[in-house]
Amino acid sequence: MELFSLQSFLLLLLSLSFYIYHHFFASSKTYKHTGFKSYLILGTLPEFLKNRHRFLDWTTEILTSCPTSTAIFSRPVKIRGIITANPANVEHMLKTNFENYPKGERFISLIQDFLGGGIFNSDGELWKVQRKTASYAFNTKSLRNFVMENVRVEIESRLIPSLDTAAETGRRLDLQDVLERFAFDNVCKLAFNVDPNCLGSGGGGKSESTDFDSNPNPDRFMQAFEEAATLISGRFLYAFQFIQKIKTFLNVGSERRLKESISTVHNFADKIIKSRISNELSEDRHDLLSLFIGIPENNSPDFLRDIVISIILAGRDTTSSALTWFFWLLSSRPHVERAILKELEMIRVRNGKRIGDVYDLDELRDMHYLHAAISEAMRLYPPVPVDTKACLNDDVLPDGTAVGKGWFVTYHTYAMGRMEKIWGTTCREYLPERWLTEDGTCRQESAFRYPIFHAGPRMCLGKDLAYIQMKSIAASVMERFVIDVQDRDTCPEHLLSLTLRMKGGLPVSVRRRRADDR
Ligand code: HEM
Repeated sequence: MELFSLQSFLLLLLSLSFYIYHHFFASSKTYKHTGFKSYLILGTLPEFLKNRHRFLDWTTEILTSCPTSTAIFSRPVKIRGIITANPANVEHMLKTNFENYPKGERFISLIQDFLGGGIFNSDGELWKVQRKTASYAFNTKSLRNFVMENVRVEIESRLIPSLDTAAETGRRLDLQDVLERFAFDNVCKLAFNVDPNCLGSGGGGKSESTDFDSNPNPDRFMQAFEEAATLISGRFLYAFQFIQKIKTFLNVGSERRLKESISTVHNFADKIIKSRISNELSEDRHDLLSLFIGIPENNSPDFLRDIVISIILAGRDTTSSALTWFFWLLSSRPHVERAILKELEMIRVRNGKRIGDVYDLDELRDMHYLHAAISEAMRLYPPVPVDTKACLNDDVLPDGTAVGKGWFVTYHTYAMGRMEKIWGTTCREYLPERWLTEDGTCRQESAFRYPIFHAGPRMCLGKDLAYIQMKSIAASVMERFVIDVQDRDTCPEHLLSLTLRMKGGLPVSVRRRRADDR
């Protein structure tokens, strides 16, 4: 409580000094440099405080008005950086001069207590060794088949039955929550072959071999994970980092809750890892933990825990975020919905399938329009809307912007999706057709113009698996159900955690699709 008062007091003091300075000394000295309004001493802080609740749209407006789509951002006490939506700069930082733009100490230290040195939160050798093993694992056919099978089981045994029940009872659903539960179950299976059954009815999920029964509430792990991810991302929005440090030191407020949720997550993961290390040898497994345990230099329990948690974080809210925005966009665009249904029908007729039969990998690959519709949804609502690196040594970006040693450099995927320079005058419209070539196949876009999955050596490892999951879910849901979004014409508010979520979820009602709906 006292800390909140301290923070409020400091903010008040700051606002007051800002007001006095601005009113009496600075009105003629307030200057605009490459986008953000900046003030002597306070830098961009006053503007940041005024706009941080609409951070993405505010920064998009600024970047749109900058000649090279790059802006300088400064806050007091040494924080200074660049935000860019310029593809040439993105290529430079993610590929050409990759070594100069690591995650950096500030980023790593802020989330270290949750992720340790896992792949998502490491640089240099520590990252390389994990990347090498994980790249190999993500590219094996057995992992792909394992994911296909898990997705099929989860769709048939949980997703469809829960939508069926909602259709029958007329109960409203939060579609975002349903999709998040699906993704969480799925990524836990992939990461360590544990099934938390967050989507299943009545709870009580069981894994085939781990001691999950000792956890009395199957939702607890997911809730703790959720809370840890949200609170830890809040650390990036402190106006003054020392306030967070004091709260951590005193173990109060959000920092106390964070510590508790991290401890729940870690205990859970540790238990599984320990039991797996002792039982592993005799079993034929395809999950990522098994692959890592098999490599002698990688198998200390803490190291394994960090990897598993990083992968759960990376794969957890990303596909659900993409699909939630996709279903919202579709709700007011019946022509796109019809085009997807037509494509599914063509595939079924060609392959002698019926509605409800599972689509295999080749059939998923043939869904070009659906692929385009999902990619287009992520262009406007990227699951990871901004991504930040640190600059190791002074540098000059391709657009001529000078970057200093120690500055942060953020590429702004959300703004890039709204740039006329990249996508033309229709940049703000939802048009899956922009992805299609003349023969109807979905084209690839340069990862530097469309860095949804990152680019260069650190590119997302789960991209193919993500499309398998998203297309399987979209196809099976759409051909069986009509999703009625409660408020389809109002753009939902963003909730910015590590991923782009909808504030308050996506309330929908569901009904079974009839022949005349197709
Ligand atoms: C629509 C879905 C997804 C999107 C948009 C996405 C996006 C991204 C982005 C932007 C990064 C770079 C983050 C950074 O380093 O700052 C990343 C990294 C990563 N992603 Fe994904 N991701 C998705 C799904 C998945 C899935 C399902 C998995 C697997 C479980 C996964 C695994 C990873 C891993 C392991 C990394 C770390 C790569 C590295 O640092 O070398 N992702 N992803």
